[in-house]
Amino acid sequence: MAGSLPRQVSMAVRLAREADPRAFATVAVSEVARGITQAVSLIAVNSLLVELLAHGDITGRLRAALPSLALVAALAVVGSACRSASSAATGILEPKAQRVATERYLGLVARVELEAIEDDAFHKLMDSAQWGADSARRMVGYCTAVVTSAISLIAAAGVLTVLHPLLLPLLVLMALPSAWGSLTMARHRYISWHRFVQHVRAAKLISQLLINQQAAAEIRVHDAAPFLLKHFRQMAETSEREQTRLAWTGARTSLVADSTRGLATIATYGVLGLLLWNGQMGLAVAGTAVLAIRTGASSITDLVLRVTDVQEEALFVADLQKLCDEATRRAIPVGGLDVPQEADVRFEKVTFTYPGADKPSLYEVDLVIPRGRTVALVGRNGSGKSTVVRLLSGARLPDSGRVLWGGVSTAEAERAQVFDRVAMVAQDFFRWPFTARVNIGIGRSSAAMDDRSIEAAAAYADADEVVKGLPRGLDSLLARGYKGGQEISGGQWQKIGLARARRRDGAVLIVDEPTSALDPAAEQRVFDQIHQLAGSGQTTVLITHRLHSVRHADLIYVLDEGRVVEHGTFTALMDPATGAGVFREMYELQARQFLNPSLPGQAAPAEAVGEGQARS
Ligand SMILES: Nc1ncnc2c1ncn2[C@@H]1O[C@H](COP(=O)(O)OP(=O)(O)OP(=O)(O)O)[C@@H](O)[C@H]1O
Repeated sequence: MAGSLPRQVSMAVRLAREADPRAFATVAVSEVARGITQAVSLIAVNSLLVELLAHGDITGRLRAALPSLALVAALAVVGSACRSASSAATGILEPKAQRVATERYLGLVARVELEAIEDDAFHKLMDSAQWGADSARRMVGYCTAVVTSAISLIAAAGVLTVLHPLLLPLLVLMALPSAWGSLTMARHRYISWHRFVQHVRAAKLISQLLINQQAAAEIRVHDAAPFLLKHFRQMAETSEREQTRLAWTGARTSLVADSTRGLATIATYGVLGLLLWNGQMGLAVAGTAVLAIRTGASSITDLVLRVTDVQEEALFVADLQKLCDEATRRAIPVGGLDVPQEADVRFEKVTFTYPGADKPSLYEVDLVIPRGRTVALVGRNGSGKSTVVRLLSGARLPDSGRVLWGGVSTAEAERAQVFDRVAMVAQDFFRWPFTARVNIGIGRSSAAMDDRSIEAAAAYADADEVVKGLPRGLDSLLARGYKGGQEISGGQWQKIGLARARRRDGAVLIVDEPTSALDPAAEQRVFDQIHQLAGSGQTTVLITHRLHSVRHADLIYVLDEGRVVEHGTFTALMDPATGAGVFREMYELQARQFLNPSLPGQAAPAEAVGEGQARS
């Protein structure tokens, strides 16, 4: 732990220098200057005492002491000017260092592979690292304090060594118990924090659920609050127990440290008294020694406390460093082969298993998405449709087999280029708590979010009607719970999601269940638009359970348990002579539900009306 301290300190120093080189230089120069003034001050006090305690008349002694007195006063002024400059610069430096640290880890985390984001260990690291950015901020202040105390201690130690060689080891003896106590507690606090961080995280999650807007209605109607509160208490109590244990350890440690330090202090002053008594030390020297011991002891206490603080913060900065290293290791690689702008996309024997899953979600899948065509993916829940598009878009890489964009495998391609070619409305597309403009514009955030382009995308997806109904149009905030925030319905969100995909304007448009929340008229319009786009040469991958709407697709792939069980045109799949029957059966089942909407045991509407009329 102590071995890595210099590395963490140098990380904090680098952060501070990067955040504001001028403020950093001001802190460094003023702290060194302050230390030097303290050392010179002690020497000046010594000569002041020698002059004052010398033989002769008081006026003569005072006159002789005047230059030393003036020097002590001047040094005090310089010292406090240095302290002011240093604290102002530290105040400027600290928040900037925190910002730089936060930006660094957020930037790295935003580029890691998806599987890292789903990994528990990586999540725990992210939790700790958030504290690390705060710690980096505090470490700047503590490092400054360490430099101050160290310089002041060196000054006091130097003076003590000159006065009598025995005084320095005694000073060190006084410092050892507090140093031991503080370092021990820092280690305990860190270990303890790591023990209960998961429980703190879980308690925080539950408390957020209890006040969550989306969950509010269900919490009340289903009376879920007592259940959630019970779990909150369990999590919170675990961390309480750990903190109680820590408090007892702290009490024991400080009792041992304080008693040992008390004994060492008695010994130090005893030795000083002995030296005076034996005549081995003059009164002026003893006076300076007392001053130097007091300065030295308080510098040691400060130093130990600050080193402990640095050490404690360094542990969290180490977590931040670990996260940055891990995020760099798990980052989506930059560089690779160029991906053609427009191309067929081909899956060759693609097998893929999610991390931690016991069986693959895709088994040796072969499929082709021809350029400019519409391909529909259909199949039961969990058959692997969304997984296909995650691999197609480069969000995931196959375990074996290849996903080829015009002959370039996604594993070897420049992934940023693969992402650039894709516009996607995923099933669970994100509802950004921003304005309607940003919710559409974020599809291609590098381009200007001007009215004309955003309105065009909105009109394409029928979202213009949604926007018109909002009090501030495109600039309405779509986040209830904030001032002026609006809530829109699931179907209206879906239109915003489609507008976002339109705005992205990728070579391949992926629409995963685009109409699940739409009313029949809106649904029809979306499918008409997808159909029109296909006519205009847009490559489209459509995932839907509404089998009637895939009639116009150029190619339909039917998935079951991660395998392609059938593919072909609608006509071929529906023809008993050419289709395997899987699609036809699903289609006919759905069609029957529409043609014959009566429930088992219930008469068909026509019969019921007929019977009613017959009776009357
Ligand atoms: N992130 C994940 N981690 C682990 N397993 C996953 C993950 N996402 C999906 N799966 C599993 O992979 C399989 C295929 O899921 P996928 O989402 O691709 O199915 P789908 O055909 O799109 O289903 P649906 O029609 O319900 O949307 C399922 O067994 C699912 O549980």
